[in-house]
Parts: sequence; structure tokens; C-alpha cells
Amino acid sequence: MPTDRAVVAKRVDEGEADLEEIAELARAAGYDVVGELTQRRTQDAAYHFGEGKVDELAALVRRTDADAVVVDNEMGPFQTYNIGQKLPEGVDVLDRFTLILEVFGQRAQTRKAQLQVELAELRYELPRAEAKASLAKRDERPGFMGLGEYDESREQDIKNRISRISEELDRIAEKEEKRRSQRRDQGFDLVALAGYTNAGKSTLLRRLASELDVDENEQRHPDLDTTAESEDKLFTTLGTTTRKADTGTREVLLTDTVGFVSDLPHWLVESFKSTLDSVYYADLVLLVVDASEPVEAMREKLVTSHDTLSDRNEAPIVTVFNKADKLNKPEIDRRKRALSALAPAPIVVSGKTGEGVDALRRRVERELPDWERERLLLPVTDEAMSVVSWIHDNGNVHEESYGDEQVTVEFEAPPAVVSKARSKAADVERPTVDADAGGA
Ligand SMILES: Nc1nc2c(ncn2[C@@H]2O[C@H](COP(=O)(O)OP(=O)(O)OP(=O)(O)O)[C@@H](O)[C@H]2O)c(=O)[nH]1
Ligand SMILES: [Mg+2]
Repeated sequence: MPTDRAVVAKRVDEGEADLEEIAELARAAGYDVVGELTQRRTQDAAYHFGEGKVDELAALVRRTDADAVVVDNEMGPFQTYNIGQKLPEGVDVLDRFTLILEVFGQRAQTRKAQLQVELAELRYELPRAEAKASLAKRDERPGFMGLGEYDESREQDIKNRISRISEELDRIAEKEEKRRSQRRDQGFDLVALAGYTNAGKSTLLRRLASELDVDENEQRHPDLDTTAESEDKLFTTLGTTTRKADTGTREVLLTDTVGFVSDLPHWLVESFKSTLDSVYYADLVLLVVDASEPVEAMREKLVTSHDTLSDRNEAPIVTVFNKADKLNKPEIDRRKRALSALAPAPIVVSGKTGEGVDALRRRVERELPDWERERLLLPVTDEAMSVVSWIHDNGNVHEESYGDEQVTVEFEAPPAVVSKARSKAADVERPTVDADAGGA
């Protein structure tokens, strides 16, 4: 199949429009970027760009024989439609977010990833369907500006599908949570690779994994893939891959996951949230950074990564400066100094050559937190019992004793589990003592 050809375009209110990232995303989606167009002006209500610029765009599309136009702005449905009307028949108009969704859609291989993409698409569509519905109602006409028949059931249909998919994703997340507990019960430490897209996470996973063990453990871990692809493209990895890693004395399961990226719209992040559960609930996070990039780019990507993590992560973080083979010692030292606040004591490696990987293994062993002991008092209610059973699933319970109104649970677990158990216990509703009624 011949590669699709795309023209990329962008409008800015002021300053210079930078097309580098959108072109890279277009290439990640499989397009050949054959033309570029920018404009500096305020947004036009009907066409987003000025109408004259859209005529120019149409001419460029004809000249370059492009199949698609990718606009690096968030456009309204009518703007998209109006631009399309000026272009040759069959030319697609995409905006930044539909493009990201297209990339995700192509890479989604597991049921979960496919559902997440579908959910994101529906969340993108919903406000558009609502806008269409309200306009159609107001104008009391069945079609609106040639956008097709207005269908009353469309909006409801989207809402129904959103809730069905969300439920299925919740069930998948529950299953994964259960699997994490089982693995902890088997004595595994869970380590997650996190970091900006294209930092080299999957390459490092392959370095650290001991392939043989995966096959030996196939029965125990049916979801362990034998491959974690690496490519010099954005969003190569979309789902998660877990492999057994050989670090020395501790039994470690290492999970690779989707890369972070800045400026993702809220609805898109929401849809992919549970993909990051393996990071949030890990015992240790390896935050991988491409150290061959300029300091400022590294800083921005580190900040984005920390923002994403700070949401829910409780595990210790080790920063990994990857791609060290592209740098000399003074360049590495300069980066360490410049970024010391964001990345204290980073470990320097090359996933490509293997340099520093043994030191990384030792570092993982050293940083893995020792299990903590904890004792919690809970009321004897259904809600509290589900917390007790969660503790059983995630740690080692030494004692569970029942009094008249309280149960005492004494257990040992990784620090992340202990703190989660504490907050679960704190959230449990306790029967209030009513001073007047009791008369005690
Ligand atoms: N020179 C050099 N290149 C590397 C190194 N590690 C990874 N790469 C390259 O960087 C690119 C991205 O690597 P991946 O392992 O796919 O990165 P990722 O973080 O998994 O990326 P996503 O899954 O897209 O988020 C690939 O072209 C790798 O070959 C390294 O240590 N040195
Ligand atoms: Mg990857």
C-alpha cells in the first residue's frame, strides 16, 4: 500500500508557528509529510484560518497530491467541515488530537488498548454531537450545514457506549490489580519503567529482562510478552509489557508502558489512565530520560514526567539517563549538574550498548524498599472487611484478631502497599458514638 501523503498546517495568534512536532506525529501515523503551511492571525470563526489561506491550502494539496491535511490546532466541527469543502474530494482533515488517536488506533493491539482508543474517540465526539444536537434543536431543522442528518439518538448512543466501555475497562483494571497482588504474594517486587515517549524504555526492558525465565514462567504469567518493540517513533509502546528481570537476589518483575507526552487533552489522558496503574502501584519506578537531548528539552520532559507521576505515585523514583553512548563524560557531568534538583543521583546507562546496565541492576536491588510492618484497627463492617481482604491480597498478614467492635490486622508489605492500606483504612466509615442515645 502506498504511503498516504499529508500537508501539515498550523495557525498561531502571534510569534512563529513551529511544525516540527506535528510533522513527527504525522510520520508516526504513517504519513509522508509533503507540504507545510502556517499562518499568523486571529482565529476565523468559519475556517479557523483566513479564507484566503484555505484557498492557498487547497492549491497546495492539489500540487502535492496530498491525501490528508493535518492541522495542529483544536478545531471545531464546522471549521473542519468548511475546510474540507474547499479541498479536493476525499481529502481528510485531521486535527492534532484526531491524529494522536489515529496513531494510538494503529498501535493498539490488546483488547484493553483498543477499548481505550475507542473510549477516547467517543469522548472526543460527545461534545461535538451535543453541539450539533443543540443547534439542530434551536434551528428546528433536521440537518445542519450539510453535516448530515441530525439524529436524536446519536448523543445517547455515544453516552451508552462510553459507560459500557468504561465498565469493561474497570473490570480489566480489577483483573490487573488482582494479578499484581498474586505476584506480590509470590514474592515478586514490581518495578516500572516510566518516562517520555521515545526515551528508550522498551530497549532497556529488553536489556534487563531474562528471557529464559519468561518462558519458564509462562504458566504463572500468561500475559508476559516475549517482545517489547523499540522504534524511533513516538508512541511505539501503547500497552504494557511485563518481564522477569534478573537483578541478583530479589525477584523482580519489570513493566514497560506507554510514554508520557506533554499537552495531551484531558479526555485523552483520562482514557489511558489505567495503563499507568502498573507505574503508580510499583515498588520502584525507573524514570528513563533521553540524555542525548539538550538540557532544556530534558528538563521539560522531566517536569512532564514528574507531573504525571505526582498524581498518584508513591514509590521511590530512580532517574535513568539513557543513550549515554551518544555523549562524552563532560557532557554527561554537565547535564547531571544542571538537572540535579529534578534528577538527584541519576544512573547513567546505554540501553543500546549495555553500558551501565549492571550498575543499574545493582541500583535497583539497593533501592527496592524493604517491607514494612503495620498494625491497623478497623471497625467490623462490610466496608472494612473488604480492606482486610485487600491487605491479604497485597501483603503478608501475621495476625487478624476480632474484638467486639474492632478487628486488628497486623501485616507486612511493601511501603507502597502499607501506605495505601493506611489511606484505605482512614477512609472507612466508623460508626459514630451518639452521646445522647447511649446514655453510657
Ligand atoms: N543511541 C542510543 N539509542 C537508543 C538507546 N536506547 C534506545 N535507543 C533508541 O531510541 C529509540 C526509542 O527507543 P524505545 O525503546 O522504543 O523507546 P520507548 O521509550 O520505549 O518509546 P515509546 O514506546 O515510543 O514511548 C529507538 O530508535 C532506540 O533504538 C541508547 O541507549 N542509545
Ligand atoms: Mg516503548
